[in-house]
Amino acid sequence: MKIMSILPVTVRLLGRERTLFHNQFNCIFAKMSSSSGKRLRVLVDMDGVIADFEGGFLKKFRARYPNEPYITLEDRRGFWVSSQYGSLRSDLCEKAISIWESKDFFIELEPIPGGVQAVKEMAKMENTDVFICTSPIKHYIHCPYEKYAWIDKHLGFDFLEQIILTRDKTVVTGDILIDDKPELIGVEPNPSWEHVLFTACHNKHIPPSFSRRRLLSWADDWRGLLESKRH
Ligand SMILES: Cc1cn([C@H]2C[C@H](OP(=O)(O)O)[C@@H](CO)O2)c(=O)[nH]c1=O
Ligand SMILES: [Mg+2]
Repeated sequence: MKIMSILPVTVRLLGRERTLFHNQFNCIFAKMSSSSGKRLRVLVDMDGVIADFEGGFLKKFRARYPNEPYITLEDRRGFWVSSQYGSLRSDLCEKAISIWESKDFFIELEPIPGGVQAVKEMAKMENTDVFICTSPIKHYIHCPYEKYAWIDKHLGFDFLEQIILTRDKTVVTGDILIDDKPELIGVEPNPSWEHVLFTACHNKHIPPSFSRRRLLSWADDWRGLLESKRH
């Protein structure tokens, strides 16, 4: 229910009659419905979930350093690309970093199959709020701008309202966070969301765990996952 009228509304709140203008009413109503668990808040990570960071990295690394060794996506292990390249040969760590610090790296990432469609669909579901919750790299000259530009390009201008840029996802509240990073740590020891691990080349070897669910891809049952959080 949303009140669009500019007329004030009289409601009984905490035993007292109050006159509220429509924006105050809508604000209180939104809070009531979220605390009663009616609306589902879904946080969707960007790189590795809807934007193909790993594929984009490998393509550009091979193009810029054609004579250097590289790690196939099949052989990727561990979240940080630069760590695995650094263990291959120490100078490759910096060369790897030079790729995602370059202009156009983030905007040119290909969408992960099914991701954009799934996000658009879940955003249209009743009682569902979807946010893109993504961490920018600290080399900030291109990345934050390009993340916004990517969302505009693939999800549309209105979706810019739904972006949460943060280096610490534990302080963001939500019911579910779909993210490819195995360890999400920050200042909040008990985040409100359930972390559902999105399968990526770097985490596919992590053994299954009873305490953490996975989404294998966007062809997996993400609708069922959302439904399971509504009860
Ligand atoms: C350095 C690095 C960054 N990233 C992504 C994760 C973050 O985006 P996201 O939160 O959208 O997944 C962003 C900054 O670290 O870049 C990787 O996925 N692998 C890496 O090795
Ligand atoms: Mg990610």
